[in-house]
Amino acid sequence: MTAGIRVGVLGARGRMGQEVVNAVNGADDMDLVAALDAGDDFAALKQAQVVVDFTHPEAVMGNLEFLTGNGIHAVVGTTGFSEERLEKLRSWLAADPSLGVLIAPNFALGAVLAMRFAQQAARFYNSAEVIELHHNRKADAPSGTAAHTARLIGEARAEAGLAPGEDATTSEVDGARGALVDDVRVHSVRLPGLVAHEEILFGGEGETLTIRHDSLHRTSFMPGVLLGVRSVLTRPGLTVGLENILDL
Ligand SMILES: NC(=O)C1=CN([C@@H]2O[C@H](COP(=O)(O)OP(=O)(O)OC[C@H]3O[C@@H](n4cnc5c(N)ncnc54)[C@H](OP(=O)(O)O)[C@@H]3O)[C@@H](O)[C@H]2O)C=CC1
Ligand SMILES: O=C(O)C1=N[C@H](C(=O)O)C[C@H](O)C1
Repeated sequence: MTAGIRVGVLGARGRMGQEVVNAVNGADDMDLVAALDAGDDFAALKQAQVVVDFTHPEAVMGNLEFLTGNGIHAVVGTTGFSEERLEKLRSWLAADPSLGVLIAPNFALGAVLAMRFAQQAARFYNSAEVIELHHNRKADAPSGTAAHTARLIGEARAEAGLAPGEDATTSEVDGARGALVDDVRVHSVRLPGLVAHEEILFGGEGETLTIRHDSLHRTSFMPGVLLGVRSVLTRPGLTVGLENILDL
């Protein structure tokens, strides 16, 4: 029998971390070698070939500094990545050209497809808004997925030479029109009972287009996470977005 991929999990006691531990334990080609959370000794991670990080935007860069500094590949679901953070990560990776890090704003297949569909639709509509809906234990707003979606729409609009659509609002209660991300309005809803949901709305002459994705359970993220673990070993450098691995 061949040995499985040695996998560590950071954030193992969290909502996502617990699912990842179960998924890795259920995968025939993986061996869980460390399941750690805040305050644990990271020494056990050194046995891992790949570490999966679902922790906190404030913790993830410290974790990645440790992992890249110790020659450990990483699959990262934690949110909070600015261009500045990605640049820093690229500089750490440059020191070891064999090492791979995959960061995915969303590991659910449907969410990745929804983002791609939105990117395709964006050049046909000046007006687009994003509504993301999540459970009320979520630390960050807007969601990483919504921010990434807005960025993709902004880029597609710019490539097509489109300006953001008209908006006659002149009087506004602070926040009523959402946050502006890359010139796209993003609205965040937080309610118990929700998991992770996103609607991308486009408006044109006499019509609207709505693209919606719902993660109804955190198991929805697991096929993408396991695919990431299998892929990152042979993808040196930084990969941002599961769409690159799914070849969309
Ligand atoms: N990309 C994707 O597909 C998805 C991404 N996410 C993202 O994943 C992240 C985690 O989400 P979720 O699981 O709901 O959050 P949770 O708060 O449930 O879990 C995070 C866990 O990480 C722990 N933690 C914090 N800092 C560290 C550290 N330095 N090292 C190890 N563990 C640490 C926390 O401990 P403590 O509570 O003690 O601080 C907690 O147990 C968020 O950024 C979320 O947006 C979530 C779902 C899908
Ligand atoms: O915190 C969550 O739950 C989620 N976080 C990610 C995000 O911010 O986009 C992915 C998914 O939406 C669930």
